[in-house]
Amino acid sequence: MVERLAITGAVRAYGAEAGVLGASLDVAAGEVHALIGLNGAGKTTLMRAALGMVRLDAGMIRIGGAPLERLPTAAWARVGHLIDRPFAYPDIDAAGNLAIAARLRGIPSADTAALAQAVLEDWGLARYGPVKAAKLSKGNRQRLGLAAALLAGPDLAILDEPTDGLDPVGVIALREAVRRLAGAGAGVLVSSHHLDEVARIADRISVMNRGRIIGALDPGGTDLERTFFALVLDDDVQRTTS
Ligand SMILES: Nc1ncnc2c1ncn2[C@@H]1O[C@H](COP(=O)(O)OP(=O)(O)OP(=O)(O)O)[C@@H](O)[C@H]1O
Repeated sequence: MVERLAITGAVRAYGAEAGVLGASLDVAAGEVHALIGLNGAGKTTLMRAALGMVRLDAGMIRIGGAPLERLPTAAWARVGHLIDRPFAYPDIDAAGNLAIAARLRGIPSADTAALAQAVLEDWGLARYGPVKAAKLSKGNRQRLGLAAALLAGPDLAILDEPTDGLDPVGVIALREAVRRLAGAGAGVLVSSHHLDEVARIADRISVMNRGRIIGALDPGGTDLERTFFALVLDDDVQRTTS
């Protein structure tokens, strides 16, 4: 297995009950690993930690086999992410934002305009190329953020609730982009509240509850919702009685 991301014993506590309280997971090359959990379970915090956006109290994170704190700049350029809300420079148009993202990925400046145009078309944003990011609708801003995150085929993509705000066409575009990326050998860690969608795109599904990974769901399994709630309830009961 070629490892794209490994999180071991991660702790980032916000008080006794909140944050990440001891979580381990990995993402292999070519794999889509989904993280599901109730609001406040710790998914975003874990993803932020994996990207070095929050410092761990304990535990270890490796990207492409290298500890996060020693990851070379060139390796960071091969990591795409969308966390919380899509990042875009509000006063720069959609095409310009993608050109900047391409430069950050190390694409030569002579090639960025053509790449930005192609990516706009892939995401159904062609007519919004000259529109400032601040003027885009919520869903189109999400498309732009995803286009920037996945542009130029990163080795690892970390996507926090990527379907947020997307219409059904956008959801399909995302599904195809994620599967294409994994097919090309990337690892993808994705959080979601949509079990049906997760079952469509994920190779593995981990369930997070109250800061910990408490189990897994089989993406091909029946009645994922029932299994999910059973896992969460069982964990809640165990923690209350222990
Ligand atoms: N900077 C912070 N300071 C204090 N508490 C925080 C901070 N960041 C997160 N938390 C708390 O940690 C817990 C986990 O939050 P997190 O955003 O990781 O959950 P989540 O699983 O992504 O939730 P959601 O599905 O609602 O996005 C929550 O109780 C949240 O209030």
